Amino acid sequence: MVSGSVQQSPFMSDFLHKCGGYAVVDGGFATELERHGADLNDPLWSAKCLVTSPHLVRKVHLDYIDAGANIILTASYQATIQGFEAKGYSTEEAEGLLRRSVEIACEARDIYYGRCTKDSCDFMDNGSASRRPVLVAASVGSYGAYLADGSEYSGDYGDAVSLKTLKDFHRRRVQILANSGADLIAFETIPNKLEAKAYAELLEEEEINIPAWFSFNSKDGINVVSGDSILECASIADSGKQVVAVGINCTAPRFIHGLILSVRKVTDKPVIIYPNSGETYDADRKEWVQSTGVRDEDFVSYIGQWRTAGASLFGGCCRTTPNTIRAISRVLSNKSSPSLS
Ligand code: MET
Ligand SMILES: [Zn+2]
Repeated sequence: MVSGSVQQSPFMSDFLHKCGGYAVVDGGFATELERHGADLNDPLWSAKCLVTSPHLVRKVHLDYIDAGANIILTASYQATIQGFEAKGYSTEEAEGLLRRSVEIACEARDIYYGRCTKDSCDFMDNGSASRRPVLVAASVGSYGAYLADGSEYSGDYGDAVSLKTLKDFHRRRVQILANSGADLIAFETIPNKLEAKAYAELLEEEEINIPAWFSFNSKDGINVVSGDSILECASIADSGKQVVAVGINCTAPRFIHGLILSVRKVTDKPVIIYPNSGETYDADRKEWVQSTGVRDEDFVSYIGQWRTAGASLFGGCCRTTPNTIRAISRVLSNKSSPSLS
C-alpha cells in the first residue's frame, strides 16, 4: 500500500460498492468466439467478427452477462484503424467498426436489462429484485496485438519503436473509443513500460474524460512479459488520474497471487485480475498449448486467496468461458463459502 497518491476518483469505489464490494469481469472473448466456430486466423483476430458475425459478438457478450459479469469488454482488442485499412477498409469504415464494437456490447446489455423482469432479476440481500450493474469497457490491445507477430507476449518492439510511435499508433483509436458511449477504456495485456507510458500520456494529452484501467501480462510472476518491472509499470498506471484500476490479465493463474502483492506495493487503486486458463499461446503454431509444471485448472478455487491478497475485480482471459465466470460470480456472492478462506 502506498500513501499520498493523487486524489482517487470515486468511479470505481462507487461501482464496487453497487456490486457488493467485488466486481466480476467477463472471460476470454476471442477464444469464446472461436469455441462457437468463428475462424479468427486473421491479423484482425476477434475484430474480424465485427464485420462477419456481429450477432455472434452480441451473443458472447450476453452469455457473459448471463453468467454474472459486471463488466464486459468490447471486441476492439485487435480492432485498429491501421489493421482495418490494411484489409482495404476506408478510414471512415474503420472508425465506424470501432464504434460498432461498443454499440454491440451496449445492445447486449440492453437485451439483459430489457428481460430483467422481477422473476429473472438477481436478488439483493433484502429480498428485493434489482438489475445487476453492467459496465461496457472498450478494449484496447497493444501495438504487439496489431502486429500479430508474437510481440504481444514478448513486449519486444525493437529499437525503432519509440514512445511517439506508440502514441501516434493508438491516438485516434483511443479518441474514438472514449467518445463511443463506453463506460471506460480497458488497456489490456500491456507488455512493457513504454506502452504503459504511451497510454498514460495519451490520456492526458487527449484529455480523455472517461475512466480507464491498465492491465499487464506476465510470464514469470515477477516482471511484465518484456522483463520490465511490474512495480515500475504499475506505478505509471498509478500516476494516471483517469486510471481507476490496475492489474494483470492473460497470465497463468499460478503467477497471480504474487503479482497482486507487487501491484499493491505501488498503488491504492483497486486491483483487477483476469488470468488466462494457464495454457500458453504458441505464436508460430497459432494455437494454445498446455503448459507443463504447476497445474492451473480450476483457478476459481484461488479466488478467495486473491481476494485476501487485495484484488477487487475478477474475471478470466483467453480460454476461459462463461462457465468460469459463472463459478467466479458464485464464489464472490457466497460470502460464507469455505473456499474463501
Ligand atoms: N479481451 C481480450 C479477449 O478476451 C483479451 C485478449 S488477451 C490476448 O479476447
Ligand atoms: Zn488473453
